[in-house]
Amino acid sequence: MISIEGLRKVFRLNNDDIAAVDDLTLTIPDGEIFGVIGYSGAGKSTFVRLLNRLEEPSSGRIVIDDEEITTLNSKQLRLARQGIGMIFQHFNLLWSRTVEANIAFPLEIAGVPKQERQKRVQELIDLVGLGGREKAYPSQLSGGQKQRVGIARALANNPKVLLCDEATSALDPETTNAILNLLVDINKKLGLTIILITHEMHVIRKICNQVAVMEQGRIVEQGNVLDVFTHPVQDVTKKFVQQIMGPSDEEDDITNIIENNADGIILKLQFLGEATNQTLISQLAKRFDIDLNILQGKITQTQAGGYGTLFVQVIGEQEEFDRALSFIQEQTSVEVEVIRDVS
Ligand SMILES: Nc1ncnc2c1ncn2[C@@H]1O[C@H](COP(=O)(O)OP(=O)(O)OP(=O)(O)O)[C@@H](O)[C@H]1O
Repeated sequence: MISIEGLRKVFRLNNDDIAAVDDLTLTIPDGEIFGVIGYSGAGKSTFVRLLNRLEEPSSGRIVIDDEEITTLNSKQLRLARQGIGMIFQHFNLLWSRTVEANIAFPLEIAGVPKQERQKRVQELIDLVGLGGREKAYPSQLSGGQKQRVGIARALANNPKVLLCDEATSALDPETTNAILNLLVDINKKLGLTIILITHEMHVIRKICNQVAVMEQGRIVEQGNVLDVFTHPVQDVTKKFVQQIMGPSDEEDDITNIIENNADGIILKLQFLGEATNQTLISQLAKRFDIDLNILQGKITQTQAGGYGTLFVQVIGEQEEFDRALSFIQEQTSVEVEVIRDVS
């Protein structure tokens, strides 16, 4: 649905050319929540601003829903922008207008008649959970409420795509979660494609299906979130994964676990993100005559399910253990390794 080919943006600064976005090629399917992650200066903001031509590309081609954005004249572009909503880190609200007047603003520009406008504003207020705050001014709202106004305003003209430029970076963790949940809700309800740029991996983990990692204006790694989590290739990607999973000092961990737990078999279970595996521990306890003791681990949740590693101690008869092991190997997609056998 969104196709980007050879996109490039060069800024000229003090006689130097800076390629903020450098030969970027990407396809984003319809209805996706697509994350772009990178450190400061990687070119994320420039990239997302090129998509609606808030920034003019130096070269390359952008096609959104069969419309070639890069060749539109200014009048055509104004119309096309109604189909591309955008929200910002610092909300960019009109401070002298109330909540409802902020949300009505893009409808006024699009020439929507007053009665229809009022109806649409109320729908949007309900959608983003701002009922009762219609007459408030932005200065009277919390950060999360301001972003809800930003989202409602961005959705006013029923866009097909929502661009989010660090939309939760100015919010505290709890409010961030609420806004991310709202974005997932909107994506499901409206089938909207969401492109979200961030420097925070937990934002990607929580709501994205696909992720692209940007460095120096280029996409250096891309794939579905779980693949990138489980097999990060580039150093920059490994650092982002560590933001969530912590540093991997697995060899030390295993030595410690074995030394500190004298009895039983020790298993390493690796969960690869399938929701169906999440009850594995209780299933093992119910189906087999074994006791399980969780020693150490870290599981994190992604859109596809839980991902991470658990070390468990198993106490019981060898025969029961063998049956439990076969069950894990044959009936689940959890990867299992016996790191200490009883002998
Ligand atoms: N208007 C501009 N003029 C000159 N250089 C610019 C301009 N906008 C961005 N740049 C440069 O382009 C590069 C990419 O900047 P961009 O803001 O897109 O990165 P970013 O990944 O969004 O980082 P941040 O999260 O810090 O905004 C940087 O080196 C920046 O200095």
